[in-house]
Amino acid sequence: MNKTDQSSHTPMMQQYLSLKAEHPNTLLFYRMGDFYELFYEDARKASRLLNITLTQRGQSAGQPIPMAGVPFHSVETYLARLIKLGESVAICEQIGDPATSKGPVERKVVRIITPGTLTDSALLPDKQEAVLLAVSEAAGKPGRGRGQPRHGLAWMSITQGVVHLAECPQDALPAWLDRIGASEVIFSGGASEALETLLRQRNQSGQAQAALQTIAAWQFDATLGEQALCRHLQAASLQAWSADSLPAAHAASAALLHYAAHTQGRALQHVQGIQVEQDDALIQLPATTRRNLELVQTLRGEAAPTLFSLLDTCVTSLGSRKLKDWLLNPRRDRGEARQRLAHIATLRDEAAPLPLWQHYRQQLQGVADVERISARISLEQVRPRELVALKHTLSQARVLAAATGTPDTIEDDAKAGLASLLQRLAPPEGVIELLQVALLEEPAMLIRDGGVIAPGFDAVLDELRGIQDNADGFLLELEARERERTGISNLRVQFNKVHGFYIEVTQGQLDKVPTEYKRRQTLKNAERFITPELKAFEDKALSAQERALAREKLLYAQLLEQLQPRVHALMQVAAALAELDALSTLAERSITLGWCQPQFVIEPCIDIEQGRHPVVEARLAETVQASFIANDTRMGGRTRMQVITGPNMGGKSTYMRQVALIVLLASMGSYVPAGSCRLGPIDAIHTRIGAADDLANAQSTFMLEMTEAAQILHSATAHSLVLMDEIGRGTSTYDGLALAGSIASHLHDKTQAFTLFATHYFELTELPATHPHAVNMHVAATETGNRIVFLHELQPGPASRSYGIQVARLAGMPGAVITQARHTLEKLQQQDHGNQQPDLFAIDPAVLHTETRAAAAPENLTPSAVEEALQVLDVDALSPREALQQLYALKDLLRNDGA
Ligand SMILES: Nc1ncnc2c1ncn2[C@@H]1O[C@H](COP(=O)(O)OP(=O)(O)OP(=O)(O)O)[C@@H](O)[C@H]1O
Repeated sequence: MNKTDQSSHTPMMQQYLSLKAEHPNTLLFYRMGDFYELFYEDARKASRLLNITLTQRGQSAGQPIPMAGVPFHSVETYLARLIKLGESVAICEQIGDPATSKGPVERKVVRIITPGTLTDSALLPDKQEAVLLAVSEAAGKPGRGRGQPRHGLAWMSITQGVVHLAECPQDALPAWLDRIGASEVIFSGGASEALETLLRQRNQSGQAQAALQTIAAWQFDATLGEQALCRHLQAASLQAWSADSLPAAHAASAALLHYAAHTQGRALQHVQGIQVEQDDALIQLPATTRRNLELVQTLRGEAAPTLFSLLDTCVTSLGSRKLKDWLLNPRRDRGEARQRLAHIATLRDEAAPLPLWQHYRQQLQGVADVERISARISLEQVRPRELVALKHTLSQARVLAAATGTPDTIEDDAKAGLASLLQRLAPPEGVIELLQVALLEEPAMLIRDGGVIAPGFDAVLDELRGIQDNADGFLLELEARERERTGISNLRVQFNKVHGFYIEVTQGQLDKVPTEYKRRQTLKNAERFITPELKAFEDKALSAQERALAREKLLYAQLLEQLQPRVHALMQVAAALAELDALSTLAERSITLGWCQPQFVIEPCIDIEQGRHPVVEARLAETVQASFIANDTRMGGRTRMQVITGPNMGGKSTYMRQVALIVLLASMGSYVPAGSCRLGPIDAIHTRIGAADDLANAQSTFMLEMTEAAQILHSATAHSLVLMDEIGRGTSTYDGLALAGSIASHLHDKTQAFTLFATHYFELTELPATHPHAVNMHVAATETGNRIVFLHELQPGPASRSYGIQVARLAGMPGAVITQARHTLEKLQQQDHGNQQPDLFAIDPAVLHTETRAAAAPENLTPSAVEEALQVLDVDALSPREALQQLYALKDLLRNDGA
């Protein structure tokens, strides 16, 4: 196809090509009658991706035009498939009137559907957000981030209306991308190769699944971005949001808002909030941790069984999304988590006739997705039935809000807190009433067909509808009159869509037809006629119908206009509904699953009594009706590291994960699967577990293992929880052992993170002898005869022996192999006898000198509990009363430390 010479194309193809030129990276769905057609390259691509037939449509510019199409009534199925594949689609509709058009009917792209800007209920899963992220680049500032480029980030879910902003140096970008989990990333066409490569590689390696879009560099304009944000917030500056000195993030916002508005075909009026995200505000949960802990997806990529699938018994999709957000974005500051725990405690209260959590869950049944409906009101995409659902939900919310006392009349702090949440459910004034009078109780699916506006709402509409309603009476009366006048007893007055109104007379009666009857149509046994009177009526009725439909569309548009100023308040109601559902769900889970309230303390510790792995426990109960063996975890004070040994299948991985899950659940403000739990400050959960070959990246298992371990050693701190499962097994025994030993030493001496270190290298059980903050633990097993019995009990001390051969036997290994392995083992053990074990942790005297000096330096001394507590104390965030309490707590700590 010669794209430059359009004049040789047919007028319709000229129109198509000029529309297509505006949407080069997007599949253009070009409406023709009952189909959306794709042409040329788009047709070939769609035919491949959707498995639809590729045909040809005549010729243009002397060449056949490849074409593929989908019927308009089932377009959503096709769109869903394309979006899932990361494609974007521009929907081009006929907007002109075919009857009056010269040449092709006027067409326009009304909407662009992209993976990150979904708003349509048919395309957007109920429990997931589609997040759009814009990434900008700026030259690095000297000193900060060692002069490396800085990135500005701006992201949002269009159905939420809050723009999140952040800036970070280049090396922190992958962690941010993990955290944001965008469905679509936009970046400048002039972006550095490093940025583009990073984004593409993350997709190729399966770390991310984000559609990538490049857009013109000029759209990343910091001044435009700042102005756009100010406009949305109706503020003169962004200072109040601490967002005024983030030029790179402003540049990203400019692109984000422009792109989002471009896809929706209108400005986003409902975006009325911004939030600056800080690197250190959240507990770091790297992608590996999310994956290894199976938070929202199993290692096989399924949605269940995961921690989220266990937690999510929410009644509404609003609640489910909120719960997922809490789970994946736990804050370091415990303020919110404390408040949620207090709410859960109140909701667990036995109240008559039902416990509160149960009462609210009942009340929330059938609640509509107020958040998404509000966004769609703002985007003028909302459907009539969604508005009726909104009306019912707001009525439910109003009842809930009215049923509580005012917070200041309630003496109990926790109850007052819940009451203020419930008060946020009060719907904006007048909305329910407006929807009540404006809409039919069961309106048509689409405004396009009419049948949406209630009678009595608009006098003009009522009158136009009256004409249609009276038609039946008029026609019956006319029929009777004409029968009488003509003497044709079977004369009938009827209507069909093609011929309009007519009088039908059968063959045998034709001689009685009066002269003013004009023939309209001849059938086999009858003739159809029209009379001047009937024609006049037809004109009136048909025009009334058309005018009524136009009037309904106008009224609907006006209704949406009237609702616009309420969208922000509706979003607040949505947020309160979501919170109430998520909290009631957490209360329900805590009771059903027997969880306890965790306690936050300022001294660094992870102190868990009778902890359980919630997902394994649930699965055991379901499948084998066996009970889970609870285990304690005591870390803090002098103990920072557990070296965990024991047989395969003994429960090491389960135990380590359970500690991480309990820490995470507590941090999000949930009760936890334990008898009791005390938790000090936590800044990250790092995991290095298992090893899946990264074939796509041609990284060996071992390389991947070391890369992940290196990342942990670089980023973990004394307040991080680190899980290391069998590090070093991807290489030869001695290499692996040596590396595992030095990694453990580093974590112990330098990082001082809370570390759970499971290993098969028995030699590592020597570590605690030379490393005072490490202890040996093992999962117990016993042998009866030649059979091994797993006790799943964590006990102090190293495992007495390994049980590899017994486990292999359990796995069904042939008897001969087992016997030979036993012989070999005996021989090896005899050979080894008398040989000194290599002392893994003996220190080279040359190294010793520098190590000792380093150890004497003050920064390498293990800080006392009081020092550590002081270090994490955010003085500015304390009220005077809290400050006093902290002071007492510190004094207590000092007393205990000295004791
Ligand atoms: N505390 C427990 N109570 C009951 N069953 C448990 C417990 N811990 C583990 N199990 C059961 O044992 C199985 C194996 O546990 P896990 O994978 O943790 O063992 P492992 O020691 O890490 O083994 P490997 O070294 O082979 O990875 C689990 O799938 C679970 O069914």
